Amino acid sequence: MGNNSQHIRNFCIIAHIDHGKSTLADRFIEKARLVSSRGPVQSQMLDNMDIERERGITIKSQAVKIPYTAADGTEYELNLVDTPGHVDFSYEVSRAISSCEGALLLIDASQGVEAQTLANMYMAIEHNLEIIPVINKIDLPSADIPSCLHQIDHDLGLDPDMAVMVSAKTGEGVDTLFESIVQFIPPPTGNDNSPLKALIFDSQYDSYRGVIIHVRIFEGMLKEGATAQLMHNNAAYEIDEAGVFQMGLVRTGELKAGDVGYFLAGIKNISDIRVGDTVTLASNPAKEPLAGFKDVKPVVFSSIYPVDSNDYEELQQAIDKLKLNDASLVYEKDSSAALGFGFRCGFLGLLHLEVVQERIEREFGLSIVFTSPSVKYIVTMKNGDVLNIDNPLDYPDPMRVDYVEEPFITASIITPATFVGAIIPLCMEKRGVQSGMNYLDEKRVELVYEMPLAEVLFEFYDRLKSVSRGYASFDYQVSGYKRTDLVRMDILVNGEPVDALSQLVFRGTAQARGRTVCEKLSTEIPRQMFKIPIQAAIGGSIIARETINAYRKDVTAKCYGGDISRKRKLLEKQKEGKKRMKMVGNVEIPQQAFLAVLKTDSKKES
Ligand SMILES: Nc1nc2c(ncn2[C@@H]2O[C@H](COP(=O)(O)OP(=O)(O)OP(=O)(O)O)[C@@H](O)[C@H]2O)c(=O)[nH]1
Repeated sequence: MGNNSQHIRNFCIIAHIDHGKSTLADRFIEKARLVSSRGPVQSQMLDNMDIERERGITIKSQAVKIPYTAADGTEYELNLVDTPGHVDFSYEVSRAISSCEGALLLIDASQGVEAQTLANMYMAIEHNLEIIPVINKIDLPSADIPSCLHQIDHDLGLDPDMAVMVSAKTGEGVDTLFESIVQFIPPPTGNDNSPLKALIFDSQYDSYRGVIIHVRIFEGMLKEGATAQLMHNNAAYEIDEAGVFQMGLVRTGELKAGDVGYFLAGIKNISDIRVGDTVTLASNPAKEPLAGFKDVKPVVFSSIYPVDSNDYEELQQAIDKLKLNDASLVYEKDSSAALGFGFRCGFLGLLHLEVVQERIEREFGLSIVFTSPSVKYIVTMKNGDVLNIDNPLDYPDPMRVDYVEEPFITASIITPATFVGAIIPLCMEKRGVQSGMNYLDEKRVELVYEMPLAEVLFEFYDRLKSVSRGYASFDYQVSGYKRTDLVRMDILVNGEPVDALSQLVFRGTAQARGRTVCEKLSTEIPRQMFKIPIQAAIGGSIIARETINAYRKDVTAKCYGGDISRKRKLLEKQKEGKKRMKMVGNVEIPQQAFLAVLKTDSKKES
């Protein structure tokens, strides 16, 4: 195989979430006749994981090669790298972008430019990509093309004459888009005869084949039989197989400069591979590696415990397996008096946490409990020691703490001007300080805020969406650390502290938070034979309290004399419920209660 690199185009689609990337990718693949459009086409073929499909979001980047014959008869090879749209996964976007020469910047014709449209465009510009603006969903009655063209010119500073109008749904305009791709996106440069420089932009674990390494070849050639060398640690591996992505892996034996493809080298452990590393050949190594990626750092931490402590081993295996395909998931062993042994995990954001939770429950069938998510605080002690604390259980005695710093973000919110009046108080409540307000046009405003990351973890997205009737969009970047007044809030059930429910909170909001948690718990913990006080405390002082009254009647009493099978059913149901209970002191706390507490502060982001 092997094409002249003049006829290769490596590109990605970038967009705000839900603007139609996956749908457009489907049309591309169909148009290229790789898949017959009459066949049973599984929609959104690039989204592999079930959860992605169910939630309609793209998480892991995927690549695919599309053969295309241009209007003038020239044969091209288009490599499309799919990218996720959600802020949690913006590091995946940057991986995809660094393996391309061009990007299609997709804009929903009924929504216009949104926060992640801008953020993604800046990332593409940083990597010197050629950007083609694409207005999607032109079939919608609410499509407003003139306004999108104005935004492309005015907000994005791109040439509106270059914009291509498409409907990813009906396929309209997609032919024109193909032509624009081959016309405007430059072919890759690079010399097959130079020493190999291949950028690892992704890796995937397959239980039969080992680690599948996704590469973009910048210089030189990668061939089966040669010895690959990883430039970060000089580890050497013989290349067993090399090929391209074409609705699966298609072996080609070699990859040339400009190609996007994969190779296998009998690597069993994904942690041997570092995304962003450069692969070269041992026989003729490159002198310098390619500019790599920033290390992605987790920003949200939470502990996972099995509901049944006998499932600990299984949980460990499940997390190990997830980690194989998700290098951004970090974890270590953890233990709690209330919940036993578990794992402290670091995530890229709340959505990432939820995806991991769903995968553990769905793919491994395990019942688990997550503790309240936390950010990482920097605690400076009076004796000069500096601690990184993300787990409330590790928080030191406040008497010994000099000061604490918490992570801040620069948040950009794009909204129709009519909602500004509702959004500003929300941001202020979340301790945000406005640092900018830009009118993008007469109707739309970009608000820029400095805000504590911890506040965004708790119900911010939902509230933002609700006060703006779904119109405001949001993007953020972690900007640094600032001093804060932090306290550890403990939750006591029947006088016993439940360590898994402890949280690190800003002193000013502790009481409100404490009250919410107590209220929630009091509705989730079933009545028992005795009265149960539920309290929130900072140090020795109680800041909130609720009481669960004792139950008086036997729950089955009302079934007496009547339907025996109904009674049995009720008991069965209780037994089932028991399995999902955690004993804390002499109180049974259902798994649901832990989750409910989590949900009161951190509703779903999407
Ligand atoms: N009417 C209409 N709907 C479209 C079009 N393109 C996409 N959609 C719909 O818009 C929604 C979002 O499309 P996706 O392709 O999942 O969006 P995405 O950008 O890939 O979303 P993420 O993967 O979550 O970032 C889906 O319900 C699509 O059916 C279009 O051209 N016209």
